[in-house]
Amino acid sequence: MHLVFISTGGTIFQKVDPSTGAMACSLGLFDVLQPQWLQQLQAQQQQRRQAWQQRQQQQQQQGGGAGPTGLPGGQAAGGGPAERQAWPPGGCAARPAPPPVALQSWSHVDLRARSGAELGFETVFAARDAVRQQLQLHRPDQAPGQEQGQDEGQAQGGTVAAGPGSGPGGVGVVKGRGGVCFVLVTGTDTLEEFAFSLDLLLGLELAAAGCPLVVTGAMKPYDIEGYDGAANLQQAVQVALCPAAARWGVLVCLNDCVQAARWAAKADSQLMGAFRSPQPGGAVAQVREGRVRFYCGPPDDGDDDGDEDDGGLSVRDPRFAALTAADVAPWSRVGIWTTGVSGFIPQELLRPPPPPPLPVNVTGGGGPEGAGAGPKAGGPGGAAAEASCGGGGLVGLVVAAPGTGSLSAALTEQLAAAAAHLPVVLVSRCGCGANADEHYYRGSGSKYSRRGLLLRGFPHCTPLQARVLLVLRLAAGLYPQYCRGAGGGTAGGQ
Ligand SMILES: NC(=O)C[C@H](N)C(=O)O
Repeated sequence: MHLVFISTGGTIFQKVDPSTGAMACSLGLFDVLQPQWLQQLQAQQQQRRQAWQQRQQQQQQQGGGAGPTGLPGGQAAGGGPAERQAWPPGGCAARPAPPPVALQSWSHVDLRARSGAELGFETVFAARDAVRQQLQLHRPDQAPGQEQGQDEGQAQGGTVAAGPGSGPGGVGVVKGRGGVCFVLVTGTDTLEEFAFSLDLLLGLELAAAGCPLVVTGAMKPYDIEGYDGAANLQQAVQVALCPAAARWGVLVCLNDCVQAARWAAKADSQLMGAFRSPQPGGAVAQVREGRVRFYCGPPDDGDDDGDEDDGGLSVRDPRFAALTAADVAPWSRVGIWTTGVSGFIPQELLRPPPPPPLPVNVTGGGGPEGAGAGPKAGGPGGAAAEASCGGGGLVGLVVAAPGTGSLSAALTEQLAAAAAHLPVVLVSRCGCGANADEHYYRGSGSKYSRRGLLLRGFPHCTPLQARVLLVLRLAAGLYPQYCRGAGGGTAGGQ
């Protein structure tokens, strides 16, 4: 297995600059993660693989070969606690442990980009492109853990700079027969959006290839007591190498906990346990006793939250695959507005924006969810398109409203009028839970969707997630009624 580190800035690389008293990025990846630690891990994984192989041989000798469970005579899996990934050990979900993944080599792509509050979609796409490039180079035709008998290669490392939008060829090529996995290091302030965006753009590809991407960072800077950067990075590596991580797509790992990128949110601005997943009720895995323990697998369809009221739209939409940073740039001016007691929205926010160019995939006409599957018609918008929106208003608005997304009558009228020219998504401001509930609060969704507000396709999205999703869907042409020359001017009915 080849491991690729991709990094931006962030607190994980910061300590105070004594000459200015300000925080500065003064550390590199391999200051935080000692190469010796990687070498030790490599040796440890090799030993584990050998122990696993010995156990297999013993079991075959004792029981005359593996049964359907992979254990002698088909007995229920209960042994091999040293390598077990499932939890609880010997429990109903227990299966024969797959062989530990051999870490053969590693490399580093420095995106040379700022993160946190400075993170932009161009950096998200630079990371996406770096991952794609490595997937091409390593083209895994075997899932992690299935590369028995492979040669144990020598460790190789190296850092290569790859600026946002950099083309192919920027990364040291290290052949790894067992495929490739990824650790992305970034600032935590926007980590959830970075991880979620990458899961939308790459999740299907990564899950199909069995190549996980684990996003991490640090809550405390290097020179503060209890610095968590090294531990988080080490654990992210362990997760990336864990066979059970293979089909998840993008994961987030900090503070001993592994969350699915689909659900992870920074819920505390300071403390170590900042990242949580309230929606599915917690982490999908933890790192305990130095081992990664997954408590569940990815959803069967690899996508979404199992809600049938998604309007036919997937969160991981295959049409996002063709997007570029230039396609997305003109559509990134989507705002988030939270309403509450005496809620209001300034009318100036809702004025019609100067029309951006046709997005990719727009074929014209059709319903909000029906079009967009055709060939690329508009081409990349580029900087000129972005400039045309530069002095203008919003190209979309996410409204975070109380409860299941409840609006006053006045706000409903105001937003219904705006929805004729502006995509308005309605979500809950609670941070967890759906934007409508036809079981408890009958009519709570339809009373807004029939006025043109977008609820379907965003049922369990936080406001931040809805914003990312709307930007990508607009750029991919999934709402042609909001694109110039593509049936524009009609309300966004669902
Ligand atoms: N802990 C952190 O990483 C916070 C920092 N401000 C950032 O996101 O870059």
